[in-house]
Formats: sequence, C-alpha cells, structure tokens
Amino acid sequence: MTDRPLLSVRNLKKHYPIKEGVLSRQVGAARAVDGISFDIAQGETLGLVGESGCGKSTAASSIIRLEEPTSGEVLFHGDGYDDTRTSGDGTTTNDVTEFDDRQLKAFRRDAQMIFQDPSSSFDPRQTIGASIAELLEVHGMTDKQRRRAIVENLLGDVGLSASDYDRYPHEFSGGQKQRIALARALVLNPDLVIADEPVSALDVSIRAEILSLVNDLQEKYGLSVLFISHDLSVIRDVCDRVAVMYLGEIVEIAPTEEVFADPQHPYTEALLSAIPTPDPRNTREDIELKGKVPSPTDPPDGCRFHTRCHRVIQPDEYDLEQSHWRALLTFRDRVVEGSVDVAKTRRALDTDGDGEDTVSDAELKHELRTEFDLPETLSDRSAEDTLAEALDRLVADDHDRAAELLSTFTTPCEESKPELTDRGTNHQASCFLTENEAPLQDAADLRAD
Ligand SMILES: Nc1ncnc2c1ncn2[C@@H]1O[C@H](COP(=O)(O)OP(=O)(O)OP(=O)(O)O)[C@@H](O)[C@H]1O
Repeated sequence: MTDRPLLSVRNLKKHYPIKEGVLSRQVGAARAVDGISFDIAQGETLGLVGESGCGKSTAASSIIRLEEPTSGEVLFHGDGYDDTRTSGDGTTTNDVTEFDDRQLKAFRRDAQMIFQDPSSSFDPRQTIGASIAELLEVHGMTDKQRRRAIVENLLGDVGLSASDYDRYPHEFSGGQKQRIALARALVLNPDLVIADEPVSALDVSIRAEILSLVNDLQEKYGLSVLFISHDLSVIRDVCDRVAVMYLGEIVEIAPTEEVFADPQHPYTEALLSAIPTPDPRNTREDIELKGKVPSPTDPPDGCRFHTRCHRVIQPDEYDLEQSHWRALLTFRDRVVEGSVDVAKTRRALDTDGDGEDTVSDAELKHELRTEFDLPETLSDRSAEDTLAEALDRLVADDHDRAAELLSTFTTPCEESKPELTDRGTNHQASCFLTENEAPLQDAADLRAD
C-alpha cells in the first residue's frame, strides 16, 4: 500500500469528429469528454455521476482504451507498474494512453469493466463457468482443474454456488447475471474495476443486494472502483468520493458525505434535489432542472451549466427575483435561437378556430409570459421596459429586433469560465457563485427571494 493513487486521469479529452458531405470533411467535434482530471486511491471507490449524455461512458471507455482518447494522460500505478516500466520504444511510462499492444493486454487484466446490461455480455452457448475460466486460460493458466477451482470459489464469493459453474446464462435472472459479471471481472485479480451503471438495468428490489455485494467485494479484494451512475442515491451507498460531470467536464468533486451535506455547484444541488426523500422537512425536491442538455458539439460559452442553472448570476444593475431572472434568460435564449413560434401560440389562443385574427396582442403577450414563467411585470423598471418592447416586436413579427433587445440581458456566467477551485479539504467545484463565498444558501431561501 502506498500513498500514490492507483489511477491518475489528467486532462483527458475525447472529441468525436463530425463529418459532412461526400468527402467526409470534418465540420466540428462532439466534445464528449473535455478535459477531466481525477485520482482514484488504492482501495477507493470514486463515483462518476451526471445525466445521460454528459460523457460518463466515454470517459470510462477512454480510460480503459476501448476508445482512443483525443488527448490527456491516464497514469496507472497497479502492482508491477511504476515509473520505470519500459514501453515498446524504450521510453519509460505508465501512461495507459501510450501503452503498446503488450502493455495494453496486461493492463486489461489489471483493470476490468462491468457494463449495465449483463445479458448481452455472455455467450448463450457457453456455461457461465467456462466463460469465466476462459479468461484464466487466455492469460496463461494451463491447469484446467485449477481454473475450475478458482471459478467455483469466486461464484461462492458473489453469492452463487459452485454447482452453478455448469449452467447456462439463460438459467439466471438479471441480478444473478450481474453477480456472474462481477465474478468474471474479478477472476484475473484486477486492481481496478470500472462499473458503468451496473444496477440501472436491474429491478429496484435487487439493486441494494448488488450494491452491497460490490461493497463487500471491494473490501475483500482491496479494489479501486470507478462507479458510474446517473443516480446520486446509488452513488451514496457505495462511493467514498464523488465526481459530478456535466457536458464533458467535472464540475464538483468531493467526499460523498460532503457532496450530500454541502454541495458547492448548483448542478450537484439539482441532482440531489431529484432524490426522493421521505423527510417532509427536506427542501431539496423543489429544484427543477429545466431545459435541454445542450449538445457537446456546441457547448455554451462560460459555465456550461448557465443555460439551465437556477442560480445563474444577475449583473449588478438588476435585482430581480431569481426565478424571474432565470425565466428571462431562458426566454432570451429561445428567441435568439428562433424557437419561439408566435404564430402557433396565436393559433392555440384562437379558441373559436375560425382563423380570423381575433386574438389581441395583449392576450398573446400575456400567454408568452405565462409560457415562459415570466410575471406580468418585472420588478426592475429598466428590465421590464426592455422585455415589454421585445414582446411588442415579437408579436409584430419583428423577430430580429426582439432578439437584439433581449440580447442586452447577459450574465457573468456566460462571459468567462469558472475553474475548479478548492472549497475545503478534498473538495473542489467550478462555480463563480460559491468561489469566494459561504456554501450555497438553502433552496428554501432561494425560493423566498
Ligand atoms: N461515436 C460517437 N460519435 C459522436 N458522438 C458521440 C459518440 N459516442 C458518444 N457521443 C456523444 O457524446 C456524449 C457523451 O455520451 P456518453 O454515452 O459518454 O454519455 P453518458 O453520460 O455515458 O450517457 P448514458 O448514460 O446515456 O450512456 C453524448 O452527447 C453522445 O451523443
């Protein structure tokens, strides 16, 4: 046991080229993973959490080199790996991204992956014992009896029995198959296991059993685990630390209890609020993550979360109710991108359906405010004047002028990018709001603003 982390990921990027035309010219890139860094200590379980599409699986497959990373380092310090390890060209490295085929084969023994759907990872014509024992054979164990003994023993460790060795995958339930997948991941005695949503496909009733098994095995074998999930409540049960990912970046990383007790990024706060809680005094369930996750081909400038953030910062000249400021920016973005369909709203209001233009502009503007959660009057006079004029232009079909007027509303969150900075021991987050301040105020206070 050393103090050195088992795995150090440094500024890892995976960009998928977007190609167009007969010549397949590259016209852009999906920045699925865009410069993430973290360590995993020996025997530690790190959770990687975020909504679907934020880049978790791409991060995992780039770390284990199922896909070639675009750039960055993945330093692995497993048994037998040190800085003097010699790569094929004679240079010294323990950077997985530089491994040659021989090193990669050894690494793939020491770092194993478990996937969400256990059904698809077994050959239906092979007994589960044979499919696990095969790995031992591939890695040089010639003694058939010994292979069988090791696998039978492992089946016991994952809560199955030695006699299951000769049974076929279809004879097992989803939960049992995930136990078998765990046995297969462990048979080569790895240092690191990457588990990508290992319980998401399972019935809620058996999730807890599998999570508890992961915990037991992690302890028994002294494993380091990268545990990927979109669900923070699952992470809480198994992880020592949590890294929160949004649109290809890590926005907060901290010990699990700190993330739950004192989140420093509004995105983390929103994920926490989605966890159902039986405690009626808990105020978190009211934060609603609005809007679409932007595309990684064109991520927002500045803080990537600002287009959906309930705490998006107001410039000094305004002092609006926070929810109105959020609504105003959302309205601005929708008008600027051209997705506010005034004609459609007009048709919807035309209840007699005669096609005659009987809907007044005042009704239409009222409906647009309602649709975008904007009040009848903003408390700030100058902001209200600008909004009212933009609405006038919009209902008069002068979309460009409306967009121009609304574009005068800007937030510091889109003007520059917050870096990950320290918020306490082992706690980092990237948000201007909490950079130099006390913890995020309670969600209940925010609503009372
Ligand atoms: N081969 C590819 N080409 C282009 N874009 C891709 C490719 N693979 C993934 N992406 C994009 O990269 C982003 C990250 O995808 P990824 O699957 O890693 O996210 P995730 O957080 O694991 O989500 P999920 O839990 O739904 O799998 C998504 O926007 C996805 O559309």
